[in-house]
Amino acid sequence: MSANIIDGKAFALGLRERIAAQVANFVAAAGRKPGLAVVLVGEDPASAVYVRSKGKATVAAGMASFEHRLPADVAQDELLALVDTLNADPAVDGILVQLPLPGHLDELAVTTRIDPDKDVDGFHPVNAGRLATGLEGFVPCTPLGCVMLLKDQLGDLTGLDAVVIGRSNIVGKPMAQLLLKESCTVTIAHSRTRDLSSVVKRADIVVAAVGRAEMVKGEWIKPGATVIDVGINRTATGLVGDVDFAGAASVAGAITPVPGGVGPMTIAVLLRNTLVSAGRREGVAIDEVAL
Ligand SMILES: NC(=O)C1=CN([C@@H]2O[C@H](COP(=O)(O)OP(=O)(O)OC[C@H]3O[C@@H](n4cnc5c(N)ncnc54)[C@H](OP(=O)(O)O)[C@@H]3O)[C@@H](O)[C@H]2O)C=CC1
Ligand SMILES: Nc1nc(=O)c2c([nH]1)NC[C@@H]1CN(c3ccc(C(=O)N[C@@H](CCC(=O)O)C(=O)O)cc3)C=[N+]21
Ligand SMILES: [Mg+2]
Repeated sequence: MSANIIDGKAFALGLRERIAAQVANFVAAAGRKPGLAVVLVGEDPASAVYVRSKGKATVAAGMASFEHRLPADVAQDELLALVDTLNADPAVDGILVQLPLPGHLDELAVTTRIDPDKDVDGFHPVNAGRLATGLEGFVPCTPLGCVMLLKDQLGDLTGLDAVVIGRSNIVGKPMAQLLLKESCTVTIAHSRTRDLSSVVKRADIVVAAVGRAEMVKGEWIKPGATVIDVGINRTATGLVGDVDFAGAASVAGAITPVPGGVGPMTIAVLLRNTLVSAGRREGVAIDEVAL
């Protein structure tokens, strides 16, 4: 058996085209562009690459991109003051503070300072609570992108056994919430899980969000299962995911590659959330079903 390779890059490009079409409608109705502000603290090269590609994708979709670069030793108060300014700026519909932040800065304090209605990352506790209780809000981009790929691949997810490996607030936990919303039977595994391979073996859907290169082995995968690899690990041989791709691809029904799988979806969903935010803030209808 050889798995279908899920082309997240192609899916993300299609999504970005559909977003761009609705951005044009928004501009005609509201008389301004949706705006995304991205804040980068320090000079971490990987973060700088992400921020640059987010800015390019934002402009390509017809939106306004506001980039703010602060020195690595910026004071917490100064960063919070910038967030306050962006919260108050009517041209800004979405605010993203690139994580991780340098160690002297309090990530929770910064995340919590962002207006929940401009929190296009979906990291604010208010948005986590909205997701958990079924209220409208913003859903973290990476898990939402994973669900889009899963539904495109499998259709209705009802009743499927899903295992999420990882329980972070930005990937694992919201991923589990979204799969629950799709009526999957959800198991969340983590570093204290006993016999991880047996837990994974019963899953129709495996989402790996661990941050350990090629940790999930092909022998753990149930034949025909769908495997979503969120991991981004830089190794001597290049970029690899959390799943042993060659091993898993020989038993899975479908699998996302790294690169070219989940990563491009994260950026496309960020643009989606920014457009949705702009529509809510201006009272302009966005056709979310068509996105
Ligand atoms: N493609 C994309 O767009 C994105 C990719 N990523 C990537 O996804 C990965 C996960 O990111 P993130 O959630 O932020 O990472 P975190 O480090 O915040 O969380 C990792 C999770 O994996 C669990 N874990 C660690 N070791 C093991 C193990 N041996 N067995 C089982 N579980 C384990 C941890 O468990 P415990 O809680 O017990 O410590 C934790 O819950 C990273 O590679 C990151 O780079 C992240 C965001 C976006
Ligand atoms: N506030 C905040 N929001 C985030 O969403 C956020 C963040 N901080 N910090 C870092 C993580 C990571 N992340 C990725 C985005 C795109 C790719 C991506 O496009 N990856 C390409 C490859 C890129 C490459 O070659 O390095 C791919 O997988 O094909 C990966 C990872 C967003 N994150
Ligand atoms: Mg983290």
